[in-house]
Amino acid sequence: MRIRFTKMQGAGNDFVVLDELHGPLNLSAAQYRWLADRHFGVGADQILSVRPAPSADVDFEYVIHNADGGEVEHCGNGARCFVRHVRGRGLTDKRRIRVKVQRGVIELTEAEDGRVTVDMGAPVFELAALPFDPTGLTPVPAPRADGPWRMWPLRLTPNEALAPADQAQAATINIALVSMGNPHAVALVDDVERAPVLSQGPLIERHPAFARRVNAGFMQVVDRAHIRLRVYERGAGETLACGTGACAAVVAGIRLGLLDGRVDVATHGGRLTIEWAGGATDSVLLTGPAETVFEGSIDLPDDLRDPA
Ligand SMILES: N[C@@H](CCC[C@H](N)C(=O)O)C(=O)O
Repeated sequence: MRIRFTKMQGAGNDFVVLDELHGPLNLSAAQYRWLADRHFGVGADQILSVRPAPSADVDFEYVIHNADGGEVEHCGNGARCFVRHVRGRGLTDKRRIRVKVQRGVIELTEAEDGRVTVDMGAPVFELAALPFDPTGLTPVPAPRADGPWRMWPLRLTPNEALAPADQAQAATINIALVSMGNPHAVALVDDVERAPVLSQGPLIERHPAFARRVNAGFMQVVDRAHIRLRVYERGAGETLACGTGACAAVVAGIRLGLLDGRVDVATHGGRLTIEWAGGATDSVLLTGPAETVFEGSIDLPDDLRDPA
């Protein structure tokens, strides 16, 4: 089967965007994995499938798959790319677009300068929402934080698959937990460039306390309006930026008393701006760039199989 695609990126988090407005492609997990593969396919952190509105109160639906083929609830950088895609292709002339994703309905606005703001919905703190099983753990105060919120001391079990040098990184790490519709664990670090993202990220992602795995963020607080962030994404590994990860990190920083309500997030792929007023029903606003890289078409191999 030959399919057309658009390759996009938002702060370096990259996407293959598929147009399913005229009919479903019905791709399997193996086919999503192949499209995301940087050696044999197109290459992407996530695949976005744009679909017609399922109800009159929204303009479109889009579905998100991680590079490992799993479907996910939400994607902040993907949401901005989605807007640029539907507007760039003339699929809508609205600047404010309502779209259904697995997490619910989100609203997106494109500014004159091309940056897109996404109303990501309110963060959720119930452990069951991630889900996270706290059995046997006692929450601890965050270092240098004056807020009442607590972090969870997660014991990382060395993974025999890791090199001995990386296993030494495995220890107890304090994490804040936030669901942005998808699950995030956020650790505070002194220097994000020296943070053990590649060694501890996979251990956090697959820790047994997270039944559906988790995205692992490593946040360096620079001052009350600036952080540096790296995220080891569930189902994709470390990406150049993670939109929901930026939202979760800033929300965690605000609740811990370390950050104010508007924060610039420096990632390896660019700058994102996050705003949150701090109330239980207040939406998190995510602003950042979104660009088309190229368009193309590709033959999906016939012999791709999902594991039995
Ligand atoms: N890159 C995304 C998040 C994509 C989903 C995530 N890996 C998950 O599994 O929850 C973003 O920009 O938010």
